[in-house]
Amino acid sequence: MVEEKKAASLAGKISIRNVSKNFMDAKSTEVKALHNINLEIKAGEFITIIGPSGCGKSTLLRLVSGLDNPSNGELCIDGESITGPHFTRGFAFQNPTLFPWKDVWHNVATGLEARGTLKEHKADVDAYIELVGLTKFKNAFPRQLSGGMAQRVALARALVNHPKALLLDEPLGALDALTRMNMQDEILHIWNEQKMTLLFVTHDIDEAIYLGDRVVIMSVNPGQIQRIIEIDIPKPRRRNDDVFFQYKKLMLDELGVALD
Ligand SMILES: Nc1ncnc2c1ncn2[C@@H]1O[C@H](COP(=O)(O)OP(=O)(O)OP(=O)(O)O)[C@@H](O)[C@H]1O
Repeated sequence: MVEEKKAASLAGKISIRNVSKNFMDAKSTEVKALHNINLEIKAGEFITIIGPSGCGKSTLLRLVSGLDNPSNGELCIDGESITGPHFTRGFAFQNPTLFPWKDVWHNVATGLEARGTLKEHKADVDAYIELVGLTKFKNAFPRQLSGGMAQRVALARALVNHPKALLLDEPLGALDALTRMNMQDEILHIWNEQKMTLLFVTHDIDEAIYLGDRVVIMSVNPGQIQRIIEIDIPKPRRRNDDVFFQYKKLMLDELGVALD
């Protein structure tokens, strides 16, 4: 278990205003990956994002991370415009880019090393590697890891910096069901302890309801926000509560999935 920390990071308030993002596809046709997105995220809020493939979920996270810029509109954290990546916005994306020449331990330690604070945080590196279940692999290189393991390295690498905002793009997608549920609880635990703002993309309706204070449902062509549902169930939640099922039905309706 990761050593308990008293709100090492102050959560960030994120503002997404009139944001659009266009891409050119292979035939030079414009793709409206995101169209006029407006979202105010409170400091310390846990937002889950769900929607069909191609509705712009990853694009939205990349814009918040600062790895990419919007075509229109503005993204801010605590009132400051997001113009590039910063370690206070940690992310773990679907296809994590790990340094191939570094082992797991040194990949996780990258941010601390870059800021010259590794010496006093070595134990944190070990703790987060343990948290994501990779202690036995801490000396392994990225080429020796499965996709799911690489995702977990990326998660540990983001967490070790105690970010103000944590951006997770289907971080648990490659895990088996039991490990996934345990990791959901660990993520809730970390969120509770560190009080960061969390944006979490998932394809799993149960996961979206179990974790999110609000669930943002997106639609495709163009990618936009279809509906935002506040999940009014105190945490920790029970996956088999009636009220949980009611939210699930609401979301299935919204996503156009018929129940028999
Ligand atoms: N770098 C890029 N160049 C061109 N098109 C892109 C680029 N990145 C994303 N797109 C397009 O933008 C749209 C949104 O993509 P994005 O990956 O954000 O969707 P998503 O909701 O995360 O999908 P998935 O659930 O399948 O991961 C898609 O049509 C995609 O093809």
